[in-house]
Amino acid sequence: MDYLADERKKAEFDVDEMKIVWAGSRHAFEVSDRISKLVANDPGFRKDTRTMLARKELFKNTLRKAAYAWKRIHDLHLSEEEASRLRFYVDEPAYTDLHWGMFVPAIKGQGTDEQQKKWLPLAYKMQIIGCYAQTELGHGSNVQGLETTATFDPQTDEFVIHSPTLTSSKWWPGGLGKVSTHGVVYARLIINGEEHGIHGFIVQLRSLEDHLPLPGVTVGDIGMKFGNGAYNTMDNGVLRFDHVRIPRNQMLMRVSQVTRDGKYKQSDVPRQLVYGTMVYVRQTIVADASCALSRAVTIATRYSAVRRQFGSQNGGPETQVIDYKTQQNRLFPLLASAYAFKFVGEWLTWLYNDVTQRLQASDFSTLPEAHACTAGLKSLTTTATADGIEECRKLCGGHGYLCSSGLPELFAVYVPACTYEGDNTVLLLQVARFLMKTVSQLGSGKKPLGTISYMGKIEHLMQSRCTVQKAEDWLKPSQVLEAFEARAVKMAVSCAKNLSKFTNPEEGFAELSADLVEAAVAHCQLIVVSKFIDKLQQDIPGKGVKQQLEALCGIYYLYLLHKHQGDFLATSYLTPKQAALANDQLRALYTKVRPNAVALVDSFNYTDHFLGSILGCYDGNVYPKLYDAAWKDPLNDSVVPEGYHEYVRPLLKQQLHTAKL
Ligand SMILES: CCCCCCCCCCCCCCCCCCCCCCCCC/C=C/C(=O)SCCNC(=O)CCNC(=O)[C@H](O)C(C)(C)COP(=O)(O)OP(=O)(O)OC[C@H]1O[C@@H](n2cnc3c(N)ncnc32)[C@H](O)[C@@H]1OP(=O)(O)O
Ligand SMILES: Cc1cc2nc3c(=O)[nH]c(=O)nc-3n(C[C@H](O)[C@H](O)[C@H](O)COP(=O)(O)OP(=O)(O)OC[C@H]3O[C@@H](n4cnc5c(N)ncnc54)[C@H](O)[C@@H]3O)c2cc1C
Repeated sequence: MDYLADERKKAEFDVDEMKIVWAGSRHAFEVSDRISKLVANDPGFRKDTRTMLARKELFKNTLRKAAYAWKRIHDLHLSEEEASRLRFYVDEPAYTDLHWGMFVPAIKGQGTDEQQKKWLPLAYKMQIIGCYAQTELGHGSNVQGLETTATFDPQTDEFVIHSPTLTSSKWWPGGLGKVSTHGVVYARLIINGEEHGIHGFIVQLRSLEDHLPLPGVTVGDIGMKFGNGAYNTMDNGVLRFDHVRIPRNQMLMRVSQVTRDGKYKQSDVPRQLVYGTMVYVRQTIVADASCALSRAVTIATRYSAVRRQFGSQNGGPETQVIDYKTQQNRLFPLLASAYAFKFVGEWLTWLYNDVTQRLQASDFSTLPEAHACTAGLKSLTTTATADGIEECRKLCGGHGYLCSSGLPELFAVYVPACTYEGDNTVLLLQVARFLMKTVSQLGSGKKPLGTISYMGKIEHLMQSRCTVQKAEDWLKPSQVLEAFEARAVKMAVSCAKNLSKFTNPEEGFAELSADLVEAAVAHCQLIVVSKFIDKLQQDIPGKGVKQQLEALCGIYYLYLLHKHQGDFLATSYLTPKQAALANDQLRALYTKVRPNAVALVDSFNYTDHFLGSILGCYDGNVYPKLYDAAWKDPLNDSVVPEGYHEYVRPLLKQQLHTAKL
């Protein structure tokens, strides 16, 4: 029985067409749909007991699943696209993520043609397994502060990789702890006593015969992490080198080279390309944020339609909690954000591919913008997604706290995204630097392009005032864009003015960093809003689909406007009356979206297996499932728990004795 059938009947749009918009294309939808069912129907990919397993058992199970996944990929002759969807629906972090997601891209991006020819075929067949070993115990954010050394020995034509201090121990790399045979290791290059900065080196860590660490290598897992199951399926590792020797040709030499006679040569490509793998992964993290958020929102929306509290009239049913305006005000902006992040993710993938093609043609002009966009959007989307998952847990009341809701594990597995691939605050400070540089160059005649082109309208934006007179005026895209542009430009200019009061710019930057982070957030929010609006300019087929997306877009920007009212009012672009009208329009859009809410989350097309949540199950039959699941908990295997006779019974006896006294 479908307990959400009435909700589904209320939908005012074509759900099948929305599924295609969400997937990106009809082809992408068909692949995703087929692979998600393949995974859901395969007992080899079960995950329902994951949060109850002890670490060793959990980890071994992940090794089994990864090997099984690899076998299925081969047996079924899956394409790269299909394999990547399979990884997504298997839904378990594993060493393979770092192998495919960072080790291979690092060699592709930073290796010479010759190096790629040697290493990539081995990596593609998984005859070697790699990790990305950059972060150390003492330094993560400050990459230039890494301490591991790679000293060139001209006698033997080798590099000597060494960990000179405890804090230089590599710490965190995923896959390193127990599985990787190789790593791209980042170290300070030293030639003839002279330092040449951080470079990547391919280093073999374990024997390909018996998996033992090679001489001079000390390696292990760093221990349990936050949450049950969650990221504990990953072997994040610690690694030390004691004068480990590797041939000279294992330094990744696309960006710079060391010759046989020990000369250091820089190519004409910018040195920042050494950071290229991080830019690539930040872009994939943005594309993934909408998936994690949409998953949590699916659970909270379906459950909010099932759950009833208060409001019964004449013995009739109580009110569905989704009908409370407070619930809508917490839930619908998250639903809208999931769609917003999907579209900005698609755009960022386009930007990344564009910059990659330009780099191949030696055009480095868009690299700073690509860095700022990937860094800023990674920060914005992961912060909002992690906060959003936790909000969805609260939206589900007490039941959201049960592991069987799927939300605790989803949160635990997602939240490190705010830290890895660059701490979110550190990344926003990179965006702020880019903004300050842009503002300082405005007078030079250099035209700002791409996502900062709005800075070219600075004179107009500094003086313009909002023209909204009635709530519906807030539905005009041009009006909204101008509001977000004016806010972003004014916040950036205000920071720049304050910075100019400092004689030492670095001191000023440090002192004003909290304001700079806010200006960076305003800029990134403008990007997300503008990409959502751009998406709506496209031809979007399907009955009512575009109208729903327009409503969600409105909710996204009006919610931001309401939440950051202070910014908009402080920059005098808006009057308090206009801000209040924005809020009226926001409430009207909630009413519009309400009958479509369940269908809008159905459009994500998630299987019950993938959701892993009783509260979010498709048929909404929540209570019997929760009740049955409780009895399956190992604690209920026996009526009297283990430990009762040892620890509880004596207490009870003691109480009897005390009572007698
Ligand atoms: C069980 C199931 C298994 C299923 C199995 C299936 C198997 C088969 C599947 C087959 C195929 C499937 C494919 C699947 C793929 C999976 C995908 C998974 C994705 C990956 C998962 C992600 C997991 C994440 C793990 C985490 C990894 C990490 O965290 S790695 C470490 C990251 N570290 C950081 O991010 C550090 C942050 N710090 C920095 O980036 C920098 O130090 C800094 C930017 C903060 C400062 O740098 P620096 O001091 O050097 O710079 P300055 O501030 O001085 O700036 C100098 C100038 O350089 C500019 N700049 C800085 N950075 C960059 C840059 N990156 N690019 C360009 N420019 C840059 C800066 O702006 C300055 O410019 P100006 O001089 O001002 O102009
Ligand atoms: C689950 C997980 C997986 C990971 N996988 C890998 C991996 O595969 N390979 C790898 O190499 N690394 C990996 N990492 C490491 C990760 O990249 C780093 O933890 C991350 O870059 C943050 O660096 P940090 O730990 O040094 O934080 P820190 O920089 O020490 O941050 C601590 C605090 O200081 C603040 N801070 C730091 N610098 C500044 C500044 N300049 N201005 C203002 N505030 C500042 C931060 O905002 C933060 O609040 C992983 C980490 C995690 C959690």
